[in-house]
Amino acid sequence: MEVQRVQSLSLGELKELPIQFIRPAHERPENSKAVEGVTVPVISLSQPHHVVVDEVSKASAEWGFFLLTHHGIQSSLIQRLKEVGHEFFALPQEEKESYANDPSTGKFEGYGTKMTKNHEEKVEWIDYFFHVTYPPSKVNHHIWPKNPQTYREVNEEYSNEILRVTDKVLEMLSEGLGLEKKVLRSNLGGEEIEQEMKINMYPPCPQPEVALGVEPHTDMSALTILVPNDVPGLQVWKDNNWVAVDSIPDALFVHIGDQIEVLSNGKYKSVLHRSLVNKERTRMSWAVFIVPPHETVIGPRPELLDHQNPPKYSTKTYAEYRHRKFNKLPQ
Ligand SMILES: O=C(O)CCC(=O)C(=O)O
Ligand SMILES: [Fe+2]
Repeated sequence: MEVQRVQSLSLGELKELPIQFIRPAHERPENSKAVEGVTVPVISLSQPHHVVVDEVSKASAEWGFFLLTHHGIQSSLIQRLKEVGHEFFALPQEEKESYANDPSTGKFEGYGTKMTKNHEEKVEWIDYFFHVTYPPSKVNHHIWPKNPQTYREVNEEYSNEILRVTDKVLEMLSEGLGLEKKVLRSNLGGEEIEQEMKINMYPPCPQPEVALGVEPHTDMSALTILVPNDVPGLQVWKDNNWVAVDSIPDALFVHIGDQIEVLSNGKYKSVLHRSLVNKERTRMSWAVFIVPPHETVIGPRPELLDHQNPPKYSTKTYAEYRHRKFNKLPQ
């Protein structure tokens, strides 16, 4: 099926935005500006352990979001990750199309662009590339970009580093709940915990003030760990305001996702977020979704429940959660 890519639309030097990208008035960035003078938490992993545990659990409870620095991932690796992503999106359109996905038939991995199902539905100003990167038994290397040739080795190296950081963050989050440090990781599948890479590509948009790159949502993952290029655009929802996230070089953007909110029985918040687009420049971001295997049963941890603290969420498999989220059904 022929898909109109946002990147191709953008290259066509549009003067006006096609109707399906124009958001209703209340959703437009021009009518819902970010609050001034508020900044997101920044947490350095180089601090003493108990300080990091306190800061991570406070930020996760109050914001569901923080920037992580001194995480040990080499700057040069983050740079290479971005380069191979840029190089893929700079390939000829025909070559990119050979990786086209088709979510309508369950083929989620590959090169994608969201499409409208009807005239009222709005779409986001974004193309993306999506694939599973971990564990090795779930990886389909034939879907990964073959060009540039270093794509695979760079992404495998990055995935190993993300696994290490994930482990640390999950330990801090477990301790912040008063649980043994391995509890959250083992609830999320232990050795079988999964990673999905989504490269988000937001081309220049002729009317960024009325469009969105990604509409407001919470991630259904346990955690999302993201690095952006140098074009700002991510905003997180806090105390009834949008807060713009200013990047710090090589900091990891850590989002608490729905599965951690459920496991923590609501102590940690899955952050509502959106991303804006830019008139002149292409924004890109590399989001790694940390998710449990589909058959994993997720519900509030029993240690956190008693008479005063009844479960706030139902218990179900991640597959069921995903199905309901995709189809906008109540959880
Ligand atoms: O590009 C961003 O900063 C946000 C992307 C995002 O929210 C997502 O991929 O789930
Ligand atoms: Fe997201």
